[in-house]
Amino acid sequence: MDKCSVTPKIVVTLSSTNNDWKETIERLSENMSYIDMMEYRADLCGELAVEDYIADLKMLKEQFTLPLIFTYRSKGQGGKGEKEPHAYYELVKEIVAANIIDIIDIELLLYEDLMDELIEAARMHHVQVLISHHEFDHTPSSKDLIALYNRMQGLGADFSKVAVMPADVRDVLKLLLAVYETKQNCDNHIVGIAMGEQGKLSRIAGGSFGSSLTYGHIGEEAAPGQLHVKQLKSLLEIY
Ligand SMILES: O=C1C[C@@](O)(C(=O)O)C[C@@H](O)[C@@H]1O
Repeated sequence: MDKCSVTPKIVVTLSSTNNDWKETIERLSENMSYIDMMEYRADLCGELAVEDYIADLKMLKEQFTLPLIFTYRSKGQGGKGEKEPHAYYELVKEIVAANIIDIIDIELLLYEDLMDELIEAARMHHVQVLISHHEFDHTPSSKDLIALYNRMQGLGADFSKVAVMPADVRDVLKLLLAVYETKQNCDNHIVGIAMGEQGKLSRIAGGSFGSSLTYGHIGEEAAPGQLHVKQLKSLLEIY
């Protein structure tokens, strides 16, 4: 086994419509043995008050003791979040201070001074930092992807995540190579996701290249190409 090879943790992406969690909770309970972590996608739950997001997080954490990631994905990054950078910053800061989550997803595109403050707040509250970036228009070269990962590392990310929308399998290879090369020189978590049909390979085999997390669903895909966690688990066993 290559020294970079890891067994990726399976993260389930969660959200509710109209604050109705009943079905999601049932599905979560049924699929617990395939899941290592939960991701709460705040932007997919609607523009709620901070207290309402916190109530959801508490409910999830009380019922399922798995590590919990908070993500508010902005529109430009493939989510539904409408918040401007300062409102995004305020929300994330309050969520971190609530001492309920384990990992905070922060978008790389955030202004650098706000990013620094958020990372400091996360450290203060013992929350791990996951810096993320989504590229939908094109897949950068492996060299540029490595530079992106290095930038995230330089900012102090515990997890550095890049997701791309590949046009062909060559783009998937570019991403996997970038994950592999970055992982050669760092001990922190690197995550590489190629979305869409062509990218499914990265969700299953990414661990062999050093990718630490793979995201799946328990009902409907939250991003193009996501697999059901049960299927993910059985495919990951091959590796
Ligand atoms: O960044 C990611 C990865 C993702 O976009 C995916 O492709 O599975 C799903 C998102 O919920 C998560 O925040």
